[in-house]
Amino acid sequence: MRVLIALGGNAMTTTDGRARPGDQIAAVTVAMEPVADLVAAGYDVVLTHGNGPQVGNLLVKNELAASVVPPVPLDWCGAQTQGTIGFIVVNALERALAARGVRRRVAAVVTRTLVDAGDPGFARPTKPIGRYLPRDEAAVLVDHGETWEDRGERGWRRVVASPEPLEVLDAPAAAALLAAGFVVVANGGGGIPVVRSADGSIRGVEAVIDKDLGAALLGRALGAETLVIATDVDGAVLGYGTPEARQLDTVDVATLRGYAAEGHFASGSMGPKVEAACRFVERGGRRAVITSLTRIADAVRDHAGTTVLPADITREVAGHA
Ligand SMILES: Nc1ncnc2c1ncn2[C@@H]1O[C@H](COP(=O)(O)OP(=O)(O)O)[C@@H](O)[C@H]1O
Ligand SMILES: NC(=O)OP(=O)(O)O
Repeated sequence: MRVLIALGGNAMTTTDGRARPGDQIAAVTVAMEPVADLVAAGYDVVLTHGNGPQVGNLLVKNELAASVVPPVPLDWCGAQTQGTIGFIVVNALERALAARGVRRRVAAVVTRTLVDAGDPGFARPTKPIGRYLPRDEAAVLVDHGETWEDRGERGWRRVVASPEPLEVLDAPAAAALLAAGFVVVANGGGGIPVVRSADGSIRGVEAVIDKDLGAALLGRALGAETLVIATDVDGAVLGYGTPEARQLDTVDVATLRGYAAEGHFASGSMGPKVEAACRFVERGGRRAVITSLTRIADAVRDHAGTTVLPADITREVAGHA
C-alpha cells in the first residue's frame, strides 16, 4: 500500500518556531522512527514536509545580508529549504532503516509545483512563515513594508503570498525513483512555486505554497491510497481553544467541509490541512488522516487522530476533546 506522509514544518522544530539546526535534526530523527517501522513492514512510503519556519528564517538572513551578498528571491529560499530539510530527512531515515537491518535507499527530489500567475493569492498574503514576534516588534517590520498577522498566543508572524498548487511538475521523477525501489522525499514546502510562460518555459515566482495542499496533489499524482498529515496536535478540533473543544474522530468530507464553513479551522494552520484531506479523498484517495507526529504508524496501520473518508463510507463518529 502506498502512503504519503506530510511532516509539519512547525512539528519539526520547537514551539518557539526558531528552527535551530540541532532541534530540527532531533525532531526529524524522532519522526523517522515510525516511518522506518512502516517501510520495514513493507509499506510503500513517500514523504513530504513543511518549510514555514525554515523559509522564513532564510528570508530574514537574506534580507539582513543584502548589503553584503546579493539577495535571492523567495522561491530560491524555498528551493534551499527543500535541499536542507531533504538532506536531514534522508540522513535520519537511512539511519533508522539501517538500525532495522533494512537496505533501502532514500532520495530527496527538488520539486517544482505549477501555480497560476494570476492567482489572487499573490495580492493577498496568507501563508505564515518564520519566527513569532511580539506585537511591538512585528509593528516595526510592518512599517518597513512587511505583512504580519496576529497568530494568537504565540505572537505575530510574517505572512507571504500562497497561490493554489495546480500540478506537481516533478511528480514523474518521484514516481521513477519509487519504481526503482527508493523511499522518496518530494514536494517539500508544497513545492517550489513556478509559472509557465507563453513560450512554455518555467520560471520561479515569489511565494510559499501550503505543503498540505501540495501533499494532496502529490499524493494523487503518485497514486497514494492514504495521506497522513502529521503535525503537533492529535487531530482537527471543533471549538478549538474553547471549553467546548471536541476532537473529530472519523468524519466524511461533506460534514468536514460544513465544519470548515462554520469557521472551526484556522487559516494558515488547521484550515489547509482539513482542505487538503478533503481534496485528497474527493480526488480518489481512500482516506486522509490528520494526527500528531508520534501517531504516524497508528494512523497508517489502524486508527489515529482525525480520519477523513469519502461521503458514501462514513458519518461522523463523536470524538473527544
Ligand atoms: N480547529 C483546530 N484544531 C486543531 N488545531 C488547530 C485548529 N485551529 C488551529 N489549530 C492549530 O493548528 C496548528 C497546526 O498547524 P501548523 O502550525 O500549520 O502545523 P505544521 O507546521 O505542523 O503544518 C496546531 O498547533 C493548532 O494550534
Ligand atoms: N510550506 C508550508 O506549508 O510549510 P509549513 O507546513 O511548515 O507551514
